[in-house]
Amino acid sequence: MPAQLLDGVALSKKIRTEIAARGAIVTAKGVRPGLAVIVVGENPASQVYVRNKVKACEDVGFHSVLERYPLELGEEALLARIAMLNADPTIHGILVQLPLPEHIAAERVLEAISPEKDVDGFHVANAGALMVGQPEFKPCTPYGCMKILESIDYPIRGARAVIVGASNIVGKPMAMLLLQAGATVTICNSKTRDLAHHTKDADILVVATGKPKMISGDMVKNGAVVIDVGINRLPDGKLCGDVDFDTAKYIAGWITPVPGGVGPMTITMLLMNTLEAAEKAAKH
Ligand SMILES: Nc1nc(=O)c2c([nH]1)NC[C@@H]1CN(c3ccc(C(=O)N[C@@H](CCC(=O)O)C(=O)O)cc3)C=[N+]21
Repeated sequence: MPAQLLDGVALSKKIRTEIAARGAIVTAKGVRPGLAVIVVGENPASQVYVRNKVKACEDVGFHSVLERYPLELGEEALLARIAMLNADPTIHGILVQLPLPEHIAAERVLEAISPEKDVDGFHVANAGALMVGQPEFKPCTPYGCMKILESIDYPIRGARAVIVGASNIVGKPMAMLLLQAGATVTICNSKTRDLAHHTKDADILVVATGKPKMISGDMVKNGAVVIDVGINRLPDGKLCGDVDFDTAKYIAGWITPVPGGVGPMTITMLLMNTLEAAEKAAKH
């Protein structure tokens, strides 16, 4: 029997309805949630994603500003712009789209965002807070993956979770969230020996490597939850994940599709973090 599909679009729709309702309440108190999205350069994928983020804001009634800068923008100019947004009371969340051009030090930029407005959860202060179990903002993609697990009431406590990919923005925070939920967590990376040995042991398998279809069905445990964070564009223009969906779907118990799985949930949790930033601002 093929796996049950974990529909990120349907789940997003449900959560975004709640976000819109809470957004209306805080707006009525005089604080309309506001997100600023900055993108530097012309990376076509980035342009699509940032437009999706702005559109998502409009759909839930949030204020948003999209700032597009040429590739040549200097680091100092970007830092100055962030300082302005940090001080802007109409903006509760600031997102600087990654990757940034090579002449800009991404770490410096991420650390310049006020941690209270760091709705990506990428600031070291937020990464550290997550590690000690007091997250201000959970990074949107891992947060969305946790919501997916919650949606099927999956018993995370005691489960074996394996994450393939150890990035600061997905793999590592995902490990922290699963660990806090009581899973036994293994993080694999590009040097891991006998990767399949690990992945086949996983009740929960999260894949975030950026390598198209690298996890095939024979690397998946029977009945596992497979969460595919990858979004790769193939030469024919189609999108695919880091999991080979067509073979994994016959082995997994649940699986996220690409597109329509984790991607929409990432944007939904960005809206959630922006909402919560505004709710906190309204209390001050
Ligand atoms: N500071 C920062 N924060 C990010 O959150 C961030 C970033 N930089 N840089 C790039 C990645 C990528 N990312 C995606 C979010 C949603 C979809 C998404 O909604 N994807 C749709 C398909 C979209 C399409 O058709 O291309 C889906 O999976 O169904 C994709 C990619 C956020 N990122």
